[in-house]
Parts: sequence; C-alpha cells; structure tokens
Amino acid sequence: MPLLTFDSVDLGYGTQVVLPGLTLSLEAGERVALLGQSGAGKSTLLAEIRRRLGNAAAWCPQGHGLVPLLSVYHNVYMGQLERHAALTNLVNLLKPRREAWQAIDAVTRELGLEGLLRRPVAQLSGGQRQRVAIARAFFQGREIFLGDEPLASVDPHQALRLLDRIQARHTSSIIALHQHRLALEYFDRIIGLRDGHVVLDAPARELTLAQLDALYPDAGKNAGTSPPGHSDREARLETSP
Ligand SMILES: Nc1ncnc2c1ncn2[C@@H]1O[C@H](COP(=O)(O)OP(=O)(O)OP(=O)(O)O)[C@@H](O)[C@H]1O
Repeated sequence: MPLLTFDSVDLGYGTQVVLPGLTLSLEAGERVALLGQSGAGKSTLLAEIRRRLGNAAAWCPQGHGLVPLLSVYHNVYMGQLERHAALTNLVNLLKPRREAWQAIDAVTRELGLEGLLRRPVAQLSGGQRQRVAIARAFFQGREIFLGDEPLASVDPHQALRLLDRIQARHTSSIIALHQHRLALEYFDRIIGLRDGHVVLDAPARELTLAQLDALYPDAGKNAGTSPPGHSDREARLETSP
C-alpha cells in the first residue's frame, strides 16, 4: 500500500528548487534509508514527507531540536504536547503526574537513559542528547518514524541498538543516515540522492557498499562505519573498496 507518492514534483524553498521533478513512491511497512552527501536534499525531502504525513509520523530532527536548559523529562514530554489540552500540559510540565512520569521513565530506560529524567539536557553528552531526541519521538507514539540523521552522534554499537528499537516500535521508517553498512543490513530499501536527484532506488539486498559509497565524491571514506560481527551478508559487503 502506498504511503505517499510524488509525481514529478518540484521541492525546495520559495523559488529555489532543490529536488526538481521528483517522482517517488513510498510504501507502508518499508524501512527506507535515505543516503547522499551533505546538501544532496535529504532534509528537504524529509521535510516534505513529514508535511504530507502529518500526525501519522513521529519526527526526530537533525541536531536533536532539544531545549538545553530543560530536563530530559520536559524534553521528552514535548513529544505529546499537541495531544493534550493546554491545562494538562501545564500541570505535567510544572508538576508531573505519576502516569506521565512513569511513561517517560519507561521510554527513556528503553534507550539507556535511566536515572537522568531530572537532568538538564545541557548537561548530557552528545550521544545522550541523541537518545533523548529519539525518546521524544517514541513518546509521540506514531506508526511511522521519520529521522534526519538520528544516529549521527552515537557509536556504531549504539547506533545498531537504537535502530533496532526504532524499527521495533514503528511499522515504517524513513531515515537519513550516513552509515552505509547499517543501511545495507537493516533497511529494506535504499534511496540515494545526489544534487537533488534520486540516483539510486533499490532493495537493500540488491546493493553493495561500493554502490553506496559512490553516492559520495569521497567514496571509500564512509566504508566500515558500522559495527563488525553482525553481518550475514559478508560476501556482498566485502565488495566495498
Ligand atoms: N531553509 C532553506 N532555505 C533555502 N535553501 C535551503 C534551506 N535548507 C536547505 N537549503 C538548501 O537546499 C539544498 C539541500 O539541502 P538539504 O538540507 O536538504 O541537504 P541534506 O542532504 O539534508 O544535507 P545534510 O546531510 O548536510 O543535512 C542545499 O543546497 C541547501 O543549501
């Protein structure tokens, strides 16, 4: 079943077209990795997907989008702000109700953030902040996960663990990332962008690392960014330079 379809659509900002004549169909139930070097148009495409999917999709933005002076609890709670009445939100933000606290405690524990609910985000490591941003997206409780480099600030082993949780919690996911091995091994479909054009769109099982690396002018430097020892596709992966 199609999740959404682009039929020769120009995407961009005002009069500036970034993705000209985009034709693309995304299916429900797919795990899609969006690849491409900086400036290729991944965020622009994700923003439009997000706009079209509205409340069906949880959103984890590039750079986390957290409020540093507020606690982990408050930042995660923001994932449900628009679900509740203003008064409920005010109460839960000023003096958290037990249910809200417990729900956020559970979602943060799942991501290895136990014991940090009261800590201001400004006092967390980059990897912890990344996980808070993912927790906030989980707290939105949507079927679809949209992420703009949600695995950028964590080590390879954590990236794998987080991706596993993201995919377990959502029936569909569309994620921009730069870890090519993860893309090959843990996604159904890979879409590669270059200069605003879709130059690669295929099932992950049909692709090689070399093909993904070729999306980048500095091909080769991105090889080997995923953790060792998880591959049942080593032969294919070894085709990378
Ligand atoms: N708000 C904006 N207004 C105008 N142009 C923009 C805006 N955001 C991005 N662009 C331009 O659109 C093009 C694609 O940017 P985009 O952020 O979609 O790329 P990206 O693939 O997500 O890059 P990165 O990996 O660095 O996040 C770039 O040329 C960029 O300068």
